[in-house]
Amino acid sequence: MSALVEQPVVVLHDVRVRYGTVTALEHASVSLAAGRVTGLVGVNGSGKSTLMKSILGLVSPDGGSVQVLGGSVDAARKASKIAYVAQSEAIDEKFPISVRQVVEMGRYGALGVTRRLRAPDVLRCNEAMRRTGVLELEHRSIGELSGGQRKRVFLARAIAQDAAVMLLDEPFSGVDATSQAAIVGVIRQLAAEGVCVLVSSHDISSLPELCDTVVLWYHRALFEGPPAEALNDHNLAQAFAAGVRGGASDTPGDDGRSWTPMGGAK
Ligand SMILES: Nc1ncnc2c1ncn2[C@@H]1O[C@H](COP(=O)(O)OP(=O)(O)OP(=O)(O)O)[C@@H](O)[C@H]1O
Repeated sequence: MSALVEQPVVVLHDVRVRYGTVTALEHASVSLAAGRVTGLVGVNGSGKSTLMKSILGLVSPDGGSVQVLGGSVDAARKASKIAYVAQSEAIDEKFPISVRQVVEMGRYGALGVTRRLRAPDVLRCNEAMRRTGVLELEHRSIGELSGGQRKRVFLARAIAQDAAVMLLDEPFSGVDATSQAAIVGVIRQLAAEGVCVLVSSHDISSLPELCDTVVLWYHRALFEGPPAEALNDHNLAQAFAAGVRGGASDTPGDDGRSWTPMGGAK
């Protein structure tokens, strides 16, 4: 897998997304590499989910470009190359769908016209459930599971998809310490296998162990670096202050140290 490591798989250049008069992304440029876990940290409303939706093709940028695997988002999505675990997923608790059936949905993009799962698809689903620790729940209805168990089921569905890019929006919300440790382990394994992973999280304490790189975000990348550097008090204070002010500082911090936000493309 080492040949894959460091190759940019997702490249955003000068992306702008607005919802009416609300700016979600502005001058957003970022590159995500194969075999790396990138953490995304920013205040509420800073555009983290919108960034993921741009990569998924769920929102169309008003400006700039998004490339996945050297081609269009559309092409990558049609080839099932992008997997997504949403912050929360609406579930009809009365609809009796089993854990296995949810995970099998991850294989739909790979199925032929018969839409029948073949032996390799079943094996792939079994493996995904085993890795996330939900194999023993396979016959349970998704509606009767706890929040943490559901998160692991949706992660299993994403793993079953066998995607090159995995986007995880707040994977640790509502998850206990044991599930969190299991999820961190699985994500690290995926990166070791060459998957390009982007994780947004408000739980900063989980990021040093999980991430190779952390991006501080407020409508665009303000700072990018190794977790220990990105998440030091100085950088975090600057990034969160940017959220309060509505923009990035380009002046020295209160403690006299300079802080240079990353420039968006002009
Ligand atoms: N469908 C939408 N219609 C209108 N405005 C939206 C829509 N989706 C997001 N926004 C706005 O765009 C901005 C960015 O939202 P986004 O959900 O991307 O932020 P976020 O960083 O993921 O937030 P959080 O940490 O709260 O999940 C916010 O001001 C939000 O209110």
